[in-house]
Amino acid sequence: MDVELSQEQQAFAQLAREFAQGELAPHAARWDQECIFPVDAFRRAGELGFCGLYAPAEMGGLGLSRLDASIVFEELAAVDPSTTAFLTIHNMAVWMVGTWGSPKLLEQWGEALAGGNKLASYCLTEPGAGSDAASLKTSAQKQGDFYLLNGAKAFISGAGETELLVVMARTGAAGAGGISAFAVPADLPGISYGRKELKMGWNSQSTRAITFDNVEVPAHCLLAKEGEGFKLAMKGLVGGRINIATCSVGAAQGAMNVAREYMRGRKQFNKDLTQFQALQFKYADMATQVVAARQMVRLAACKLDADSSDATVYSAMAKRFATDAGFSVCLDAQQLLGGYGYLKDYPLERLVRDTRVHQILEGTNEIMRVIIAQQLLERGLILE
Ligand SMILES: CC(C)(COP(=O)(O)OP(=O)(O)OC[C@H]1O[C@@H](n2cnc3c(N)ncnc32)[C@H](O)[C@@H]1OP(=O)(O)O)[C@@H](O)C(=O)NCCC(=O)NCCSC(=O)CCS(=O)O
Repeated sequence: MDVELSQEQQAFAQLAREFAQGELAPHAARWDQECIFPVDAFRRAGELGFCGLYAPAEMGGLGLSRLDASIVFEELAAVDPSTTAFLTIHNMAVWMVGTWGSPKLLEQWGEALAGGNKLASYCLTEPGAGSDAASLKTSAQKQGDFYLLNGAKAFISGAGETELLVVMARTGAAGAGGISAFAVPADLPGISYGRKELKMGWNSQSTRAITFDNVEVPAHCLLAKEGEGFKLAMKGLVGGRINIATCSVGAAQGAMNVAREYMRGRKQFNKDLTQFQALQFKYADMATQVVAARQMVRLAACKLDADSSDATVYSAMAKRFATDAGFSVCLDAQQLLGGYGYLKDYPLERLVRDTRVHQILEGTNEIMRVIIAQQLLERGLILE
């Protein structure tokens, strides 16, 4: 792994920084406050290729590496982790469609998804199947040239606003091997959406439950083959977890930037806050945490780019470490601003609220520990 970014990567970072300053920063607080899902911003992100960053070029994606994608997402998340996190979920779903979709499916959806003109949700979790994802009950029964989809999904980001749903459903026996994945048009008859969940953060993206009642899904919407859906879902999440970890790193860096400006301009006891050693030490620890998290995220991204057999465990480690570090750094930055950090005049309370969920979703950090421990202790994986 190169420690320095290449010129091309620096250019991507600069482009993303400009997009973040121009298109996200001026609106992020209002989108959060008014719970607005910024479809137009996603469309403009799509114009730059940000809706299909690592999607195959054949479907109109940029076909970049996970490391390159992480560099872009980090810049966006520094000002708006909630909107960026949805963008990462869309990218994950688009990559799954692009990698395992049938030619007919790609003809219908490929360019629109990669270009951001249509958005996608990832639908694995169910009311009764969260951490134990392989116990999911939503069923898809083959009937001629379509599958009859029945069941319910929960905690689906973008649901009710997105046009395509990547749905994991049971086509066979109990357990992981009986699950298949489908790309389901979100407006098919029989699909209904629950209320917009009321959340602590991530307010610029809607979260809803989805119910499927005898939905006729055309057979060409199956991704890969029957019975492979759980593995596809997990492969999607290996990258998704790196993305969520990236959003935490970006948010933490954004929080540190705000805190530094504040500390430079704020005097107490006739000194700038930057001159108090207790605060200097806190800031130094925050910076150390962010750099360590960023390096873990980039290492995991490189492992995935290299298709390394230990990518799953590095992704789990990066997600566990970076999302814990990111939340803690945002909290510390909020503390550095004293009472002002608690006000909505500054973005810190939003960054704290938005990064909290990163420790919970796309696999809780407890499940990340399960994955790490299984690989190291049961399967004897040696990390070098
Ligand atoms: C807890 C889990 C990690 C594991 O579950 P299981 O113990 O039930 O499954 P396994 O026996 O480990 O695996 C079954 C099967 O799948 C293969 N597998 C597992 N991981 C991978 C992988 N990374 N890549 C490829 N294949 C994989 C494994 O080899 C087995 O196959 P064989 O039998 O060997 O052939 C899992 O249930 C888990 O991750 N749980 C957490 C679920 C989760 O993250 N949910 C979040 C959903 S998204 C969300 O939060 C909403 C936000 S949003 O995106 O809108």
